[in-house]
Amino acid sequence: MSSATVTKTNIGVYTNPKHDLWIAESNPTVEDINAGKGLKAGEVTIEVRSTGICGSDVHFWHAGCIGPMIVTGDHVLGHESAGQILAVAPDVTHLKVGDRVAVEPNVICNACEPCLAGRYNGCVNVAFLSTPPVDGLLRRYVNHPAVWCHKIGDMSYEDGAMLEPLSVSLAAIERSGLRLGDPLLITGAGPIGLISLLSARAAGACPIVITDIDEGRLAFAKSLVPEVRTYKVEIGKSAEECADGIINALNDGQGSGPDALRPKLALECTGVESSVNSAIWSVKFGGKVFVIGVGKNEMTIPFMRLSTQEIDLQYQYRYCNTWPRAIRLVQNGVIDLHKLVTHRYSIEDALKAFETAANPKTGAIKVQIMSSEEDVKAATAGQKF
Ligand SMILES: NC(=O)c1ccc[n+]([C@@H]2O[C@H](COP(=O)([O-])OP(=O)(O)OC[C@H]3O[C@@H](n4cnc5c(N)ncnc54)[C@H](O)[C@@H]3O)[C@@H](O)[C@H]2O)c1
Ligand SMILES: OC[C@H](O)C(O)[C@@H](O)CO
Repeated sequence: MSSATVTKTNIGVYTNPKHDLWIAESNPTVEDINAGKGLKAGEVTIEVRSTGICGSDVHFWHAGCIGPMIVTGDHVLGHESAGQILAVAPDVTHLKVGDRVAVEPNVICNACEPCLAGRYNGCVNVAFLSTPPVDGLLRRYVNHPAVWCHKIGDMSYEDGAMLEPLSVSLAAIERSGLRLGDPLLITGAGPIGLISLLSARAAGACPIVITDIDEGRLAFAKSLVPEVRTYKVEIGKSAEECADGIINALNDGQGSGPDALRPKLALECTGVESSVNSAIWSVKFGGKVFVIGVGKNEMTIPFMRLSTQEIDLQYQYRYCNTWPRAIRLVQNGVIDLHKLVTHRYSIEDALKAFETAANPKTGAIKVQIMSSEEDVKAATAGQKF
């Protein structure tokens, strides 16, 4: 086995069914890493250098569950990470100590029908890191199968961590069938909506309108992509009224009458029922509402609008085979994720990081937790780390 020596205690960020959030010692231990113990065939040890906080991490902390995924014990959060290889098992040949990698946070069975069909996000035996009971990546060190570590060359660890939410958008855009020149609606200007905005613009969608209930998030979208048109959703307005406003915004304030341009596609990035319905009322005959957002177990949707307008309703669950594409897009400057990171903390300050991510008043888009204060300083100063 080939390995580097580590000295810092392996700490991780935990939650539990009582909604506590704390930092404590985690696995693998420094002793095991340095002794080369516990690394299974095909695995590597990674020093996790940067991890983004996802809405689902905050949800596991605050609500203790996402649908059927329930926190039942002490549970390590985090699934958007990049880091450096510290040790490799003897049978690992494509990675070496020192390599910089982005972590794909799923371990699949390679034997079920979705795996064999190449759609491994449907793996019936998947272990998805940070989905209970599988511990996540918000730790200093983690053992992970080498096959799920993607080399990122000299990309920053921060960008490497952002490849996970980018993967969500890429998977969705690929299956949505978006084409050059398609008029597009994006509902929700959170990290997923904003990354979808960057991706859809790169894919040639135009014009694009994005919605949110939060003025600050719409302003952020405009700063990211100045040509995007925005629509602020007022709570209490009906889905049809919102659709009118969305179409008017898409048409640059020129109205929403029968001749107005309507979106061919909507990428739904909130999971909120009223927003799904606004998207359904907005798209043109034969259009599509592609839902990335996750929400309530059951929703009421305008069934006959979908039917009489031949509108397709489609969904995305995580991703498969997206990292190589995501790496190319970032390395070649097609998609710049850097501006989305608004706050950075070291792992010792993880509690502050989660409070910031959970509080809409902070204006946070993506909060990153880094392995050291030096990395926070370097990233904040715009230096490569
Ligand atoms: N399908 C998947 O595999 C997958 C993966 C990652 C995230 N998600 C889901 O995608 C969604 C977006 O993720 P995110 O990280 O950007 O979340 P987020 O909560 O940060 O962003 C959602 C945005 O939607 C806005 N919003 C709320 N209600 C709205 C409404 N009625 N109309 C317009 N905007 C509204 C919010 O103000 C917020 O800015 C979440 O539901 C998340 O769970 C799904
Ligand atoms: O990007 C992946 C998603 O955040 C996960 O599916 C999460 O929501 C539940 O595990």
